[in-house]
Amino acid sequence: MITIRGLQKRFHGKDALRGVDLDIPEGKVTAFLGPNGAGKSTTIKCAMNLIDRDAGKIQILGSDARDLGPEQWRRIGYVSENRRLPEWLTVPKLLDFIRPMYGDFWDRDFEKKLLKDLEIPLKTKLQNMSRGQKMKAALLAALPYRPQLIVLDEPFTGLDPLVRDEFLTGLLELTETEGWTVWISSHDIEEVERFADRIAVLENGRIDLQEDVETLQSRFRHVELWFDEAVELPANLPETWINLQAAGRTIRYVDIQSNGPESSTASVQLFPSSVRQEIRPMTLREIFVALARSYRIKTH
Ligand SMILES: Nc1ncnc2c1ncn2[C@@H]1O[C@H](COP(=O)(O)OP(=O)(O)OP(=O)(O)O)[C@@H](O)[C@H]1O
Repeated sequence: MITIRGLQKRFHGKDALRGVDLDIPEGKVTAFLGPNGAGKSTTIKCAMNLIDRDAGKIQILGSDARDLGPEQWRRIGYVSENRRLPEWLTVPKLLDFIRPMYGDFWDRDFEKKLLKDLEIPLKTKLQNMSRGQKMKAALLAALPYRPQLIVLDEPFTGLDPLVRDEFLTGLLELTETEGWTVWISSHDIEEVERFADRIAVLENGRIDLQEDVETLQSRFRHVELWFDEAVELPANLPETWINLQAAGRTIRYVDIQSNGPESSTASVQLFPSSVRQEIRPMTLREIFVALARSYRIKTH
């Protein structure tokens, strides 16, 4: 649905994006993760043609991002804090304002359902709403025309966990029933881990990892080995073992390329004196902590 290759963007001579290669496949929820300032918003803005790129290619819904026109915008629902809404309007007035732009594509019944489900106040002007309510209003303005592609740029910033959960559950249900493609950016894995099918991590203007959650979780294993006495670490440990820690009579590491029983054979061969082994799958959050730790070790 979106293909980005070699995307580069500079601001005042400083690189923000250094050759981003990213795929947002159809029918999946792709979480776009990365620390503050990694370049997530810049990537999204280039894809939405809100800013121009310096180099690279972006194909979105079959067109170059630079050629996005009304035909494509009708199929895209973009929600971002950067997108200004007319603050002096109430939600029903906002919908009256937007609806005609979409003509027959706007589904009034769906709009009514969303209004009810999202529980947004109807008489309050946008300028007097909380951040959570405003984000919900922005979502409401972007969904009734049933876009095929939903792009959410940090939709949870500043939302309290309760509102975030409500918002997420609503979106999740809709995504499942409508079969939407969702591209959602966040700097926090915790916000998106429950519903992402796919993860892409941006770090310092480059993609570090992009993979389906299922394959990611199937290749990462936390390994712990126990010994009767303190043990020395052998040289030439496999490169796919990260965050190796030896503490007294235990050794722990994360195998990032686990291939089931074969990886346990590898650890037995390297540590023949281990008396007990535990190899367990990891949650997405654990995988991220392990990766973040290994980047820190590599870069400093
Ligand atoms: N309009 C701009 N002018 C100058 N620099 C900019 C501009 N927009 C972004 N940048 C810089 O580009 C880099 C990437 O910013 P971007 O907003 O894309 O990051 P992000 O990953 O979305 O961060 P966050 O999670 O904080 O929103 C940052 O160093 C930022 O300061």
